[in-house]
Amino acid sequence: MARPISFVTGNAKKLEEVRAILGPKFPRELLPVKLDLPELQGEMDDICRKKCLEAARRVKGPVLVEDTCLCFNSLKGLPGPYIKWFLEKLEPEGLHKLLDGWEDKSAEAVCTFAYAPDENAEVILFQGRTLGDIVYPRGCRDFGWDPIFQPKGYDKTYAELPKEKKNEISHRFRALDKLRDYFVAGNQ
Ligand SMILES: O=c1nc[nH]c2c1ncn2[C@H]1C[C@H](O)[C@@H](COP(=O)(O)OP(=O)(O)OP(=O)(O)O)O1
Ligand SMILES: [Mg+2]
Repeated sequence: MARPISFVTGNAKKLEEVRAILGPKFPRELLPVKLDLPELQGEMDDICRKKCLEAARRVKGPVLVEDTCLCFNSLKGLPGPYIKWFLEKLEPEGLHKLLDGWEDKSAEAVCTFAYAPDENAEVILFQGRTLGDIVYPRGCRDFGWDPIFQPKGYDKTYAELPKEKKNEISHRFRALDKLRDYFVAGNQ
């Protein structure tokens, strides 16, 4: 039996979605570990790799971490990995206002899972992306920037869509689809 994987996150809503999306048939046991890991500056993939290795050092076993970016196309991909701090200071209204001077309101939600079987192994990344537009906040306020992200092809924000719908089209779903394939194929 393969060892359980510690899913290290400080965000309970992420954990809830990961559980809902993977469901009971996922071939590995996931153990939630609540730790707020340091996040360095830099490019998305590097941030994820470093976050994962730091988790592996602390947990001493197979670890999974996830980092979510919200990239505004008019701002050349910013706030990107810094979305957490922008959201904390500006709130959804202020994030929406950032694009006042720009015609292009499009954005990409990017989710990257990073897995390492131990702290000396190479980190494997699984990335999912969903395109959308940044709109004035609408809907439930229980998860981050969901109220301002309206996925392309929908007239509702992530926050207005039923959770099951979000979980069928989201950046997180798309990343987990790749992660599931990897483990279903028997990789460790
Ligand atoms: O589907 C999402 N819908 C709306 N908001 C979201 C979503 N996913 C992450 N978020 C928020 C949480 C945090 O404000 C920022 C990502 O930062 P990020 O570092 O990945 O998350 P975090 O620090 O809360 O948890 P963790 O301990 O796993 O790093 O965007
Ligand atoms: Mg974080």
